[in-house]
Amino acid sequence: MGATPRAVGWTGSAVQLLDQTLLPDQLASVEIHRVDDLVAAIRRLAVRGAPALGIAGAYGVALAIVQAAREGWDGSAFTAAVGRLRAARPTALALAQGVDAAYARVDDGLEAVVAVGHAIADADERANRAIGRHGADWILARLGDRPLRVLTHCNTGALATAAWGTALGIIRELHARGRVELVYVDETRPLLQGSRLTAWELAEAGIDYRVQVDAAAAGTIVGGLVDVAVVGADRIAANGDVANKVGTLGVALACAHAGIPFIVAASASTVDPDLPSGAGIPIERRADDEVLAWSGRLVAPKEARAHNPAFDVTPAGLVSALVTEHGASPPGSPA
Ligand SMILES: CSC[C@H]1O[C@H](OP(=O)(O)O)[C@H](O)[C@@H]1O
Repeated sequence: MGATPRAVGWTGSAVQLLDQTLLPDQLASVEIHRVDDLVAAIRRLAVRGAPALGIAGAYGVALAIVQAAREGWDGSAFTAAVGRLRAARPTALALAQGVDAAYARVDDGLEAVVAVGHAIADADERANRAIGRHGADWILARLGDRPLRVLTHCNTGALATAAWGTALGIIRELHARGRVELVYVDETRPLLQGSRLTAWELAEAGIDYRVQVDAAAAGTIVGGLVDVAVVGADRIAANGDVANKVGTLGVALACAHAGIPFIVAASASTVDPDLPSGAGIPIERRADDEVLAWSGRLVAPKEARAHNPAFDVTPAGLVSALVTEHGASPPGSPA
C-alpha cells in the first residue's frame, strides 16, 4: 500500500496542497500562488486538520512575501493579507500559531520564513510518531495486549497533519503491533472527513474498517462493539476541555456511559495555556447549505435554515487520557 502524500508543501514560490475535497475519487495537487486563494482553500477545507493548517499558515506567510514582491504591495497590504490568512478558520489554534511563528521571521527574509514551515512540519511528524507510541502503550497497558475494536471520528491522519497522524497515528501504531481487529469510522457529516478521508487512509494502510453514520456511534459504543475511542483535537483549554469536530462530544458521552476509554491525541502545542476552559474556545459556524444540500441538491425545504457548528467542546472530565508527544496524562494536566 502506498504512503499518504503530504497534505501541504512549499514549491519554492507557491504553496502546494493535496486538494482533500476531491478525495477519495481524485488524488490531485494544486499550486496556490495568492494568499487569498490559500484563504479560500482553507475555508473550503481543501487543506484541513489543525496541524496541516499550521503548516499551511506558515507557508502562507512565505506566499505573502512572494506575492507582495510580485504585486508591489506596501506593508499594510502585506499585513492585511497575513491577517486574513490567520483568521481563515478560528477554532484550530495551530493556524494562528503557524502564521505568527512565520510572521515573526519576516524581517529575516523569505527563506527564514519558509524554514519555519519546514520546522513546524518536521516537528509535527516527530510528534505524531511519539503520540502513536504513547497512545498504543497506554491503550494496550489498560485493555490487554490483544487486537482491539477502535472507534474514531473525523480525520486525524496524514491528511490532517504533516504525516502519520494523531489519533490515526495511534491506530497506525496499534496496527503495526498487530493490535487492531476493526476500526469504526464515523462518516463525520456534513463534510464526510471520516467516510472520504479516514476510510481512504485506512484502506491505504491495509487496516480493516467499517464506516458508520455519526448517529450510529453511540449505539455501537454502548452496544459493546468498541473497546476504545480515539479522536484528535483542534484546541485544548488549560483545564483539559477539548474542541474537536462536531460529534466528538457525543462519542465521549457514550464512552463514559459504556465505561470505555475515550482518548484525545494531539501535539502539546494544541493546548492553549491562555484559555482557562473550553467555554472560551471559538467555534466555527459554517454555511447552511453544507447541512441542507447533498451533492449540490437541496434536501430540505427551500426556506430551511441550518445550525452548522464545525466543532464541539468535550469537558475534560469525559477524557480518559490526553496523549501528546510527551506521553499520556489525565485531562487538565497536558503531558
Ligand atoms: C489532527 S487534528 C484533525 C482535526 O481537525 C478536524 O477538523 P477539520 O476537518 O474541520 O479541519 C477535526 O476536528 C480533527 O480532529
